[in-house]
Amino acid sequence: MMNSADAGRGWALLCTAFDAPVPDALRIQQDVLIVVDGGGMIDAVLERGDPRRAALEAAHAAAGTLQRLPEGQYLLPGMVDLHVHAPQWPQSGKALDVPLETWLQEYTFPLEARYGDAGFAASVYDSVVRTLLANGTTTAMYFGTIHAVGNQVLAERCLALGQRALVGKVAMDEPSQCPPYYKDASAAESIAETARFIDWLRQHPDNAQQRVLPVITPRFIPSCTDELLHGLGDLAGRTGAHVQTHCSESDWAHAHVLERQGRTDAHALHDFGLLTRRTVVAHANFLTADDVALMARTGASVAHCPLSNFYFANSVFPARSGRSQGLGMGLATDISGGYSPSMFDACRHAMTASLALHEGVDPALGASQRGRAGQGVQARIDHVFALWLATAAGGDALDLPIGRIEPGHAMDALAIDCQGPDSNVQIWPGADGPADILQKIIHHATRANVASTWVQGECVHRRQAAGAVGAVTAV
Ligand SMILES: O=c1[nH]c(=O)c2nc[nH]c2[nH]1
Repeated sequence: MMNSADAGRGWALLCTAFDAPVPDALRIQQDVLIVVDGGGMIDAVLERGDPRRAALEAAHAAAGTLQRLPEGQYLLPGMVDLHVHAPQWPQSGKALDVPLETWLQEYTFPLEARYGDAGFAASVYDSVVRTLLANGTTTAMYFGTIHAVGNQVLAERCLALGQRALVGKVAMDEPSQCPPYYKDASAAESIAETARFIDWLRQHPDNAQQRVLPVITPRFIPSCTDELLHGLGDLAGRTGAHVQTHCSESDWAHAHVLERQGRTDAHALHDFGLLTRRTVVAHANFLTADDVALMARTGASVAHCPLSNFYFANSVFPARSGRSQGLGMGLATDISGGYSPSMFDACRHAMTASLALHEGVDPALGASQRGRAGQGVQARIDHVFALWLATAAGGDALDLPIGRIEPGHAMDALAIDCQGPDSNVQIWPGADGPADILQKIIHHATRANVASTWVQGECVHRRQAAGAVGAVTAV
């Protein structure tokens, strides 16, 4: 329990904090003192009238460990990106004009095949981790590639740069779906390499805090043999490691699994032992009601990828109805099926997608046929639901104490500066109250607004001062 003697360790922050501990409920903690212990956990959030506050504030001030967010800056929980393909970062923003199966074979597999080269891996992974931190992503769940060396580089970049991460060695061995140049040699070899990677990362000398966790990562059922899926399910049972994969993403992928397995993705994953409390399946647009009930029972969660769903998933993930049926979920950029590294963009895409699902999109249809609203079903989500999805929900999906500004949670947070020179967020004194400010942040914030990013109480990113780079000069 905290007392003023703790001021010698840890630090404290004076600020106004926003979070959404549950969907549809914005919490505004105005002018609070956040006390962070020496292990980077939030020990207390003290309001002005709290009798413990004055002594702690004074003790931290005396120790030089008291910080205050400047005027115009607000604290948010760090963003939790539940689905990122780190090796696809070089193709982010291109090659999005073909369907999933063509995109995989023609663009993505040739790119991912290059990560046996440690130098190439280091250049890409350094860039993607720095970019996500600069955008306020404190936790990322990464797909790597099939290569031991590349996956080690990715995990070590996360450790060195301080990002909380989950990193998976991609497993894929099905000869009819994987090109010969990018495929595990065999199911046995893929399982053994996954096990080696789990041990290596858990025992890494720089990973005593377990800030970077290993993830069992069958790419998706079409690219894996049953032998591989069985073996990885056994490994999940033995190690308790997280699991990630793609599930019922597109018409093609969903139908392919139904035909090959005679059951849906979710049921097949469950039968292979791959649907656990620590499983995150990406997309999941085509879950049946029975799949949703199964996932809710197992505690597995969905990584909602609203932007890439527009390109590859032929539909919108129904987040609100999933939530009302007890389905765990969080939010994701899905780089590079989604082109933006910003979880603020992902929030906006999630809201827009939900509007499309709610209202429908085809004006040739009558209002009652156009969308879910016509059937009396609520599909719309707002900025508070989106903030919950991007933070607390992601923490719950990963079974980690992150995503909320409250005692017992890690101090994974970001400071949003609404007054920066390049800010699209405009606050009008007298017109915008705290709830308006949060709404404007979710609708407008970009990387330019992310002033500081902390993971486990440690500052891992500070925005560079805007300089005169690129100024036009006379010739
Ligand atoms: O959006 C996606 N990105 C991928 O890399 C992938 N692999 C299988 N299915 C996939 N879907």
